[in-house]
Amino acid sequence: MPTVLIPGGAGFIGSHTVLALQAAGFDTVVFDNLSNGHRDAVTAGAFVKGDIRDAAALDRVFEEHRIDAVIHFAALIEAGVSVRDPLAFYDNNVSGTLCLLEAMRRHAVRTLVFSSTAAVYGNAGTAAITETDEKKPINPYAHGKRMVEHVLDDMARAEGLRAIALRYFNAAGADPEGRLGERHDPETHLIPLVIQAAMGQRPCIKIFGTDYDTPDGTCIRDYIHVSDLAEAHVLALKRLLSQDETGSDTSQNRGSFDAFNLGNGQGYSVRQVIDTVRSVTGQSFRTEESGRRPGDPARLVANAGRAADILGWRPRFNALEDIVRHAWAYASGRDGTGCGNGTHNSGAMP
Ligand SMILES: NC(=O)c1ccc[n+]([C@@H]2O[C@H](COP(=O)([O-])OP(=O)(O)OC[C@H]3O[C@@H](n4cnc5c(N)ncnc54)[C@H](O)[C@@H]3O)[C@@H](O)[C@H]2O)c1
Ligand SMILES: O=c1ccn([C@@H]2O[C@H](COP(=O)(O)OP(=O)(O)O[C@H]3O[C@H](CO)[C@@H](O)[C@H](O)[C@H]3O)[C@@H](O)[C@H]2O)c(=O)[nH]1
Repeated sequence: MPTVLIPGGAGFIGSHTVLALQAAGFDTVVFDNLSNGHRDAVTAGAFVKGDIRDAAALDRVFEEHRIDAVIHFAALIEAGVSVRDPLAFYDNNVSGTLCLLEAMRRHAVRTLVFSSTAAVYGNAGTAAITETDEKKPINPYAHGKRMVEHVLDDMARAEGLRAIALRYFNAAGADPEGRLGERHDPETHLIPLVIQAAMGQRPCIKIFGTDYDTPDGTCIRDYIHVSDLAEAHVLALKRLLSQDETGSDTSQNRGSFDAFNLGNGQGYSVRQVIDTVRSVTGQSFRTEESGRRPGDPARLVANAGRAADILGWRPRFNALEDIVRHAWAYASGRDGTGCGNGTHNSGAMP
């Protein structure tokens, strides 16, 4: 089976994707500087500690492993932080990706799946977002992701790169079998933070902005289960590899660039997420209304019809309750309190 290099594979989405790739029979090599990931989250395949901005380290990986394709997750991820420190984000996420692309070129690897984001659309309207909608990023993190999409598109035309950008909406949840979950430190994502409040690990949950132009005044997001995202990567990779084999769409030397939204098509406000965590966990905790967080669009909800039609992607865990239940089971299991067990028995979830 093909061998896949996975920069950022020790992180949240990358580590779940390693599980999905292994289950689909791929060999995997995770390459991660562990700035925000965990060595023990890489549960299978090879692991190499390294930074995508280090060309020599990348060369060693490409020389030591026969890499057929790359799935690239490595990035700084907090949009709010990118507003305060844009250079760090452009350096890590844009320069780092250019360094990776140069290494791929040196080693004649031309198949890439790239982690993009719903944030490239900026302040979208109220309709579900399609891939052709206008891209107007409103923070440096999203600008950087969009820049990389342009680079991939240009390289596809110029030199035969075959790339797919997956624009995830809000990744959440945890492996249904409890093997992996979300472990950012510091944690900034809403669902794990609300769960920490439910576990009594933080005094309250802050609601960032109650004056948005949304029905309850708080931001709306489309939360997508991390295992469903992982599956989409396997499908995207298979599509690119089958194009490679057949030379379909184009002549052998020409490349392709495509982008797919990955979300459930269902928007939940910050207050609705908090209510869901309360009902799933049965725990009570305080909320505190606070000012807007810089760089936050009001509403991001996906139309993921293209991923369904072209990749054959069918999310399995599209109920917010399931996403929260898996995240709760994982977090309470790690905490050792087992306080998630009242609502969830360990083992596979529906
Ligand atoms: N979590 C989300 O909701 C979300 C939504 C849209 C897009 N994304 C994108 O998906 C990808 C993965 O996100 P995640 O939530 O798993 O984040 P994460 O922080 O858990 O994982 C990112 C991984 O990349 C590694 N990394 C960062 N910079 C690196 C570098 N220079 N060299 C090598 N490794 C490096 C980190 O150590 C970490 O393990 C990112 O590209 C992110 O921008 C995430
Ligand atoms: O303590 C908190 C944390 C978050 N929020 C709000 O909750 C919503 C979701 O925030 P968060 O979970 O941090 O995710 P996003 O900022 O929407 O960003 C995620 O989703 C984007 C795609 O939609 C990705 O690009 C980013 O990498 C990923 O971090 C936002 O309105 C936040 O303002 C709060 O009100 N209180």
